[in-house]
Amino acid sequence: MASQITFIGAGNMASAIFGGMIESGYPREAITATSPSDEFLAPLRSRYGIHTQTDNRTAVVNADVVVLAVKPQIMQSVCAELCETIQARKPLIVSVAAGLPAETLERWLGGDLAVIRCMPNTPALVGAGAAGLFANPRVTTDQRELATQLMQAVGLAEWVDDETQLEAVTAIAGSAPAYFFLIFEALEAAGTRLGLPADSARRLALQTAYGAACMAQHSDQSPDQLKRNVMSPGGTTERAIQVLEDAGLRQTFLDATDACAKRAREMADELGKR
Ligand SMILES: NC(=O)C1=CN([C@@H]2O[C@H](COP(=O)(O)OP(=O)(O)OC[C@H]3O[C@@H](n4cnc5c(N)ncnc54)[C@H](O)[C@@H]3O)[C@@H](O)[C@H]2O)C=CC1
Ligand SMILES: O=C(O)[C@@H]1CCC=N1
Repeated sequence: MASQITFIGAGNMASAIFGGMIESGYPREAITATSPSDEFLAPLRSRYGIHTQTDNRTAVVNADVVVLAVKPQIMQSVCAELCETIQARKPLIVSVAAGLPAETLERWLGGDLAVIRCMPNTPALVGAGAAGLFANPRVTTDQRELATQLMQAVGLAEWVDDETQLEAVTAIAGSAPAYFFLIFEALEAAGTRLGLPADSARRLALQTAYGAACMAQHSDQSPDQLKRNVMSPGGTTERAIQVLEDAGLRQTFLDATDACAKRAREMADELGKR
């Protein structure tokens, strides 16, 4: 029988994961999601056919896995609310919250719990997620396997041995879809500025991004070689790449990902000391 999974918080990240799980065949009747407002939950019930609950405690009573998917800033009060019920059953805890250390979550929930910290991303919704996972020492091999299966149902799952490596995962996977969406916006605007209708520019830019990602994934050649294959000497691409290099695009990505990882550490410091 499928494990009963309860998502505490049913926002962007939770719905991307359970939406992707259902899409890949996970039984919807084994999934429960919570939110304080039933107005918010009603469309999720009709769209996904999952169970919903406005009461977090009731929602975890029979759960084998509890996925904590609320904002990091309210996690402590949510844990305080759940602590007693969680301690009565001791389900596997999976947190997707940015920054929050496993040890802090375990402490907020009363201790002696198997906790997996997961840093997923929203393309999970279309089965193309990329997630990093870290297990505390209480997580059993079976629980690790279960978490791997759940996350692989919605994309790539990579385990890390050192919890601080999740900061890097946040920088290049958790937050990174937004970087690409920014690039799509910029390419659409560029196409429009150069004379294409906006809808056509968007289709061309998105298909090109999709094609480049598919090609890089299936090719034996490095991204650098694939890039060179597009750059005819003295041609158009060479000019464009030169402008991007001269503008310091590589360094900008290093700075942006440093800022992202730094913010994850700050959040751990701010929230973990409570
Ligand atoms: N959005 C993203 O791309 C990613 C988000 N995350 C993490 O996922 C977590 C959730 O983020 P999002 O889904 O983006 O936020 P969101 O705001 O879309 O979802 C949070 C949900 O929590 C619900 N909520 C608020 N108070 C609650 C309570 N007391 N009990 C139960 N539910 C409550 C809200 O109704 C909302 O639906 C955060 O901790 C974030 O760090 C991690 C990776 C990627
Ligand atoms: O921006 C955030 O804090 C969350 C975590 C990773 C993606 N979104």
